[in-house]
Amino acid sequence: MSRSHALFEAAQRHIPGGVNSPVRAFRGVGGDPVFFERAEGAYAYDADGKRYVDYVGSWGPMILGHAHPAVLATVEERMRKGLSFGAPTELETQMADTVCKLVPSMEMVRMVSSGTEATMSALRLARGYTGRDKVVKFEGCYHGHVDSLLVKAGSGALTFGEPNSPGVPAALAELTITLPYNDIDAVRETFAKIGSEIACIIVEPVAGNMNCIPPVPGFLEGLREVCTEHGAVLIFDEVMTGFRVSLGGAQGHFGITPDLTTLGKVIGGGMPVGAFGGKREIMEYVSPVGPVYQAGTLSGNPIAMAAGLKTLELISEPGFYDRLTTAASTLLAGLRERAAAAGVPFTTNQAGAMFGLFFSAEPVTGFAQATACNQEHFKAFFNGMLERGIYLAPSSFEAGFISIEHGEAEIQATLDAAAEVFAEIAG
Ligand SMILES: Cc1ncc(COP(=O)(O)O)c(C=O)c1O
Ligand SMILES: N[C@H](C=O)CCC(=O)O
Repeated sequence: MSRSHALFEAAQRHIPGGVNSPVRAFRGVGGDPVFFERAEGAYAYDADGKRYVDYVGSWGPMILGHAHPAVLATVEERMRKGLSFGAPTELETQMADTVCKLVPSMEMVRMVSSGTEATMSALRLARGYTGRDKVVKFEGCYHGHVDSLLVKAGSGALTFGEPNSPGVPAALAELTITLPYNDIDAVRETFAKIGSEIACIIVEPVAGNMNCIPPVPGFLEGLREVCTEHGAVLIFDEVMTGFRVSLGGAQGHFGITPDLTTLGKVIGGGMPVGAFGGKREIMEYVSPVGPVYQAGTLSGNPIAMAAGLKTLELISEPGFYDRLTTAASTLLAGLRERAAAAGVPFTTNQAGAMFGLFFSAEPVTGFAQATACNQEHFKAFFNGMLERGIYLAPSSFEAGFISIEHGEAEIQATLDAAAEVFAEIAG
């Protein structure tokens, strides 16, 4: 019996499903989850000592690769000064200034401890600011496990066939209007009917929780126009895309200015961090300046701020995103070539340093196409790659992530493994 297997057996005694977040379970691909022991650079090492090229990167944060020496040194130095004060620190101001500089639509920002907290707070703020209750989201988008947003949700909710979670009061779910991603006509029709009741649109500007689906031209622009026209707040949930699609996030890449933005993952450099921010006029509704209550014992935690600030400093170096994006393009081109050589219908999507792998002959631009992909092929691919030391997200409804440490050797190893696995799939 492997040590990972034994650890999983033990974990299931007192942890539901043996995991602290459902996506970590391998229910979408079969088998036991791999238990990790340590990680460094592009590699993660399991409890049995096996090495994997890691394309999950803690679901996005590890853009510098694992255990970056400069980030670790900063954390070590900072933690000697105390772990948490529950009082302001200079680091929080440095973080706020840095975020507002890198993401200019954010004139003010409040730090929280997770992406879920960020979207939950942004939603409350949008409702408080507009005095309206209804919210628009898109099918297959995931914004954390916020009650109002666990409606037709992506990520684990989609993987496990539970996109509408029990426990969310019907009265709340009824206030959430879910529309098809990349369908601006559906948005315009809805606003034409009930625009004056809608507080906000929340959107993943590149969807990353039904696999990776970039916006079609005109979609984000249309959302901006509709919100402006109807006095609704446009929220870009950039928890995943922030500092990943580009240094300025998806909004910088596509040149669209939302009213509010939520951040997480990369901004914490691997520590539990989230943030929400945006227009000063809206952010001044947040307590203690305004009436919308929002708080957190560990918000702006000094260790997390130090890790995040060092990460933001390092990713701001010239050429960082060119290198990262080129590595992702090389990987995807190589995978498409090898799938074609084996005769396996396969396509990819890319947005900066996030990507999607689809067992489909057609391009994937929406939820319907993403869910129509060949699931059996995905499972076989995932397990074949895992066996060969390549760790992909254990679900066909999650994006993949590359780090600056994924160099030629790691990409070549991935392509060599993929050639073998595509050949096996082709039979
Ligand atoms: C787009 C998006 N929003 C929000 C969240 C929630 O973040 P967290 O898991 O840190 O609560 C996630 C990831 O889980 C996400 O991908
Ligand atoms: N898809 C999720 C976030 O992006 C995966 C992270 C999690 O829920 O554990």
